[in-house]
Amino acid sequence: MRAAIGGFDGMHLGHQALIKRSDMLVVIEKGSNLTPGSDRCDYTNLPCKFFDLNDIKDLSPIEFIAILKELNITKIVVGKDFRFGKNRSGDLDLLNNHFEIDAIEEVKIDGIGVHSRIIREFIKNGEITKANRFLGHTYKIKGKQIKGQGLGGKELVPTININLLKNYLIPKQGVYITLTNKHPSLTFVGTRSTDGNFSIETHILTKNMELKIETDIFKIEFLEYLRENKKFNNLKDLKKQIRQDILKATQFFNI
Ligand SMILES: Cc1cc2nc3c(=O)[nH]c(=O)nc-3n(C[C@H](O)[C@H](O)[C@H](O)COP(=O)(O)O)c2cc1C
Ligand SMILES: Nc1ncnc2c1ncn2[C@@H]1O[C@H](COP(=O)(O)OP(=O)(O)OP(=O)(O)O)[C@@H](O)[C@H]1O
Repeated sequence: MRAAIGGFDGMHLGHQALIKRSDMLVVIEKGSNLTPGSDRCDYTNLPCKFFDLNDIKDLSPIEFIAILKELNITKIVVGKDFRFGKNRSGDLDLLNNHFEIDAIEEVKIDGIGVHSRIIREFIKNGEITKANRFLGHTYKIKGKQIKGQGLGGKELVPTININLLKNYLIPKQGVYITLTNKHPSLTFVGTRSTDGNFSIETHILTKNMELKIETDIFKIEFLEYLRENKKFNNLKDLKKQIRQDILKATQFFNI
């Protein structure tokens, strides 16, 4: 059994290079927020064995190796920088005494190593297209619909207000071109001028609110950062701005 080992938060292009050469993933969960928990399984059909870092961080390298052997692992697929065990004291040479090793060269884009920590910085800065290039897929969050202020449908445009299912990294405040359950949409992320509360809300461009009955779980894929969150003193100006956003988004999708 060939096993790739690591955190795999994001399931980015570096991770994908390992996954292609493996039969299973050993996922060490250390507080992920790009593809938290089982979201990693959206990007692979390989079986995943999860370990919580807190449960294994005090194991010596030899104790960790014993656990891997119990999983019938014969070959380890990792990046060349891989270290493991208490205080990162185990390295590839030590692993090589027990398993075959497939050590992968660092995957880079534009000379920059692809790593979860770099992708998190892009997302926090609103650099969503860059994040998506490094991920090799779109950045996604999942949530359930919650009741909004009831203002959107009446005074502005109808929106689905989202309560996140997991501890996803929230992109920089602003307005994004998105897909919501694959439907072209615009998503607002930020503190609302109307009531000062933080919200994530989506306006579906092609369909109205029939989506509500299709499902109660919404998957929002971020495609492009459109603009910053702005403070509005009246609904008329906000509505005018939203109309411009919708125009840009319909051009983007060619709809
Ligand atoms: C495309 C779009 C852009 C938005 N831009 C802003 C904005 O720049 N500033 C802001 O305070 N609220 C913005 N909003 C959020 C509105 O304030 C929000 O939809 C309104 O308060 C209605 O909320 P409700 O759905 O809870 O009724 C935006 C909403 C959408 C759909
Ligand atoms: N760019 C990359 N190229 C090749 N291998 C990689 C790359 N990034 C990570 N790996 C390997 O993938 C496995 C999972 O690594 P890990 O989850 O620590 O990824 P990471 O993106 O480097 O995370 P972080 O940014 O949190 O350090 C490890 O074996 C690691 O060596």
